[in-house]
Amino acid sequence: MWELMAIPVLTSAAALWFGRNTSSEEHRIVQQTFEHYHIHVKDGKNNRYPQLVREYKSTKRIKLIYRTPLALEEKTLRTLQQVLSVTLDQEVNVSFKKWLIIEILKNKMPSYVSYGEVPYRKGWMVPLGKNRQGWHFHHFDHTPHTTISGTTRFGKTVMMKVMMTYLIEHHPWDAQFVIIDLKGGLEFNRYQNLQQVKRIASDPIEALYALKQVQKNMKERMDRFKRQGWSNIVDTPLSQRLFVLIDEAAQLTPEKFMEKEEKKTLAQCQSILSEIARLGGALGVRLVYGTQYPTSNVLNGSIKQNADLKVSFRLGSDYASKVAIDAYGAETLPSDIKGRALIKTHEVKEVQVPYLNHEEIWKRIGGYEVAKQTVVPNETGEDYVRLG
Ligand SMILES: Nc1ncnc2c1ncn2[C@@H]1O[C@H](COP(=O)(O)OP(=O)(O)OP(=O)(O)O)[C@@H](O)[C@H]1O
Repeated sequence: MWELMAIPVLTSAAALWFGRNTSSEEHRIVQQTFEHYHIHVKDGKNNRYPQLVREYKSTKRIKLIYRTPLALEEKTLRTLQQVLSVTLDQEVNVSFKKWLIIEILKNKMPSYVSYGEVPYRKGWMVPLGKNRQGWHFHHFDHTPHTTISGTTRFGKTVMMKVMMTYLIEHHPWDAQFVIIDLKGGLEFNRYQNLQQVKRIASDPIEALYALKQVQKNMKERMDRFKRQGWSNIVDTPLSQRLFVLIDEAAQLTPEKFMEKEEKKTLAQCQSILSEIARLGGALGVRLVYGTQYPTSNVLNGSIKQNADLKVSFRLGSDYASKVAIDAYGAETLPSDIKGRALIKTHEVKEVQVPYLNHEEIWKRIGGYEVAKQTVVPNETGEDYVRLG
C-alpha cells in the first residue's frame, strides 16, 4: 500500500544491489519524487521505495526501469508523469507492466517556431503549433468552430493571422473571410484589400450588419441544401468556406451599464453568433472566436459547446483556464514565452504557435490585394458574398 512518509531514499543501496550505475541526474530526480510524493510500501518499520533495475540511455531518450513490490495505481502514475515532466522540462511517459517504466524523451519543447517551417497539409487545415512530438494541425472541415483565449499580448491575433495566411496561401479561390475586429479596426485594416476578405467590421453596429449578412447567406444556403437533399458541406461539390473571425469577442457582450440600444445591438450579435455556432458548421461557415476574457458571458454555452477545438494562451487563473478550455493549465504556461498555448480537443496538448510578422504576411499574400470599392451597408445585402 502506498502511503505518506518522508524518509530519504536509498539511492546507493539500490545501486549496490543491482550493480548498476544509478547516479544519473534523472534517476536522482525520480527518487526525490518518490520521496516527496511518498511512493513506497511499508515493510515493518521500513519504507520500500521502487528500486532501479536498469537504465538505458541514448541520444534521444532515457529509460529507467524500477522494481516495486506492489503495482502502482493509475492516479499515482499520472501524478508521477506530470511532476516529472514539469521538473525535468521534458516529455515523460510513465507506465506499469510488471515493472515501473519511466521514459524521458530528450526532444526539447521549442520556445519559438517560425511560420516558414510549417509543413504543407492538404485540405482545410491550419497549423496550431509544434511540440516535442512534431506539428499539430487543425482541420476546419472536421471541427468547424474554435475559440482562442488568452491574456493580452500572448499571441491570439498572431494565431488568427497565421490561420488566415495559411488558408489564403492554400485556398486562394475558396477561402472567404468576414473579420470582426473590435480592437478599433487597427489589427486587420489592410486586410480589407484582400480579395478573400468580404467584410471587416470594426464596431458593434458594423459587426451586427456583417453578422446579419452571414445569417442571410446561411438561410439561402440552408434552402439550397434542403432542395438538393444535402446535409453537410463536406459531402457536396461546394468548394468555398466562409471564416468568421472575431478579435475580442468580449466587446460583443452586453453589460449592465450600457444604454438600452447598445445592449440590444450586442444581444442581437450574440444571438446570430450562437446560430452560426449551431448551424453554420454543416453549411460551410467556420467561427474563430478570440477573447482576452474567457468568462461564461463571453464564451456562452452555444459557442463553447460547438467549438470542439479550444485554444488558450496564458491566462491569469485556473478558473479562467477551466472556462476557456474545460481544463486547468493555461494559468501555468510560461509567462516569458509568447505564442505558447494549450490546444484542447479530446485531450490537452501544449504547443508553440508559429510566428509570422507583418512583412512576411504581405510577402506571402499581398498578391491578392485588389482595389475594392467601399460598400455602403444596405438592407438587401446585395453587396454580400455568395458562397459556392
Ligand atoms: N507565436 C508567436 N511566437 C513568438 N512571438 C509571438 C507569437 N505570437 C505573438 N508573439 C509576440 O507577442 C506579441 C503580441 O501578440 P498578439 O498581438 O497576437 O497578442 P494578443 O494576444 O492578440 O494581444 P491583445 O489581446 O492585447 O490584442 C506580438 O507582437 C509578438 O511580438
